Amino acid sequence: LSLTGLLKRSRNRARGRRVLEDFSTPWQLDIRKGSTGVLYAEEAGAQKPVNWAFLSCGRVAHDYANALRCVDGAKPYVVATRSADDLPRAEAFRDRHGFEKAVGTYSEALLDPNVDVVYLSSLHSARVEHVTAILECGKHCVVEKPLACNGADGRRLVELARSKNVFMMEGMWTRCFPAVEHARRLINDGTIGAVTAVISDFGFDAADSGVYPTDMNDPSTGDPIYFSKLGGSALLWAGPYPIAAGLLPFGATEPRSVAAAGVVDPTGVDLSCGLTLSYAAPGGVPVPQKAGTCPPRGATVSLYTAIDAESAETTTYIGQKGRITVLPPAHCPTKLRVELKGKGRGNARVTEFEFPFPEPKRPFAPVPGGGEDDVFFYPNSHGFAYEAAAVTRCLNAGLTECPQYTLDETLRALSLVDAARKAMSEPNSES
Ligand SMILES: NC(=O)C1=CN([C@@H]2O[C@H](COP(=O)(O)OP(=O)(O)OC[C@H]3O[C@@H](n4cnc5c(N)ncnc54)[C@H](OP(=O)(O)O)[C@@H]3O)[C@@H](O)[C@H]2O)C=CC1
Ligand SMILES: O=C1OC[C@@H](O)[C@H](O)[C@H]1O
Repeated sequence: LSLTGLLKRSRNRARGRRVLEDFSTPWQLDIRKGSTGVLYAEEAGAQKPVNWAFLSCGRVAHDYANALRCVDGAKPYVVATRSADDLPRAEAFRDRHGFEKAVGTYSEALLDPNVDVVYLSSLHSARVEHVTAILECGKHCVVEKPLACNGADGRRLVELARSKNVFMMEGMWTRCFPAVEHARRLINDGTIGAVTAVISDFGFDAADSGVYPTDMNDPSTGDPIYFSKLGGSALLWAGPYPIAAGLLPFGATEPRSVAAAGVVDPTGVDLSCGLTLSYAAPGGVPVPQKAGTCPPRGATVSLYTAIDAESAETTTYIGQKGRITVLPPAHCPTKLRVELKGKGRGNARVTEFEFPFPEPKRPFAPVPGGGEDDVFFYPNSHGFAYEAAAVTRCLNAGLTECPQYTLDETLRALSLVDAARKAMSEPNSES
């Protein structure tokens, strides 16, 4: 079913719900056209299997390994911990997820010639060290968000990846979800006209899964998320999502202005932050203007992130012809609402789209110590399958970046983190 077909159907319904299961049309399978689609290996043609190395075996690594069970050609090959003392933890992870090997140092995994791609999910503060080691060994990699803790480190890592000509992607899995690809498609084909605003929020309460420190000077007394030395903060943990959502219609284009304000904890990390960007040109596709209407002169982007409270978590793209709302949880969504403006105010035709997760080829493994149905640490981690499928296709196509989230976008996102921090440290400045 073509996109036009889908839209026709949706337009025929004043308010309805469509379940999109068929993602086998060619444009959706060609990663070079900016879409991953889901996991129909048959239609994608023969894909060379990919041997994955996992550096670290913490919470998100467990979720990612589970999601690989949905991806054709994804082979869990080797899992490594930072320290040989922790080898038993890697061995337990190997057994739980069916990896071929477990090793007690990252370098052992990186020197293994059978490794095709590395999934790095160690702590933020070790990014430069770990990503540099991966790239120096000439390995392709998916680096969990954020790629780095600041723009300068990010630029150095991107330059190194480009000089080594290897694939590198910041793990902005959101961009690979079919709901988000569908939103992008609708923006790019002009369905909602010129995009004049984006509103996106993602806040969670870090105390739900970690402990607030009893001694602010001693990181061993609390969760790393609360310590800047360990790469904690709202901007680095939750912030990458609303920022990436805001960038979607504009790519890596430099905003005309960036303003930010937030709340900083005595430990030094920001607990919440609001960012407002303006762009000199609108996103998406401008539509012919009727006489007497305001031309699209630019766009305003409002973003909120937090680790001290949970927010609703939606992303809305506002265009001159309508709106697209990525429904909660917007960083790993399965639902999308499209509202096409009618005559006058408040007369939108509303359609909701739903994108069910693919089935795993073998049952998911429970989280350590969890019951049979307790299979993920984080919400909707099933959706890592979309990112892993995108990576498989990129590697098969010989790409060194994922079109869904380019390294230039990653760097733009990090430059916004830098700008927000600067603004928060100078609360009366206008920048
Ligand atoms: N895309 C997504 O949805 C998600 C992404 N993330 C990202 O994944 C990464 C890891 O998150 P998560 O798995 O929750 O984190 P964990 O707390 O589970 O830790 C991950 C790994 O980091 C290392 N580590 C943990 N504590 C310390 C410490 N105090 N000092 C040094 N190293 C330490 C360990 O590596 P080892 O095993 O080698 O000992 C550990 O396994 C982060 O970058 C986070 O932003 C997190 C959640 C979801
Ligand atoms: O990336 C993430 O980091 C923090 C988690 O709570 C969140 O669910 C996740 O996707």
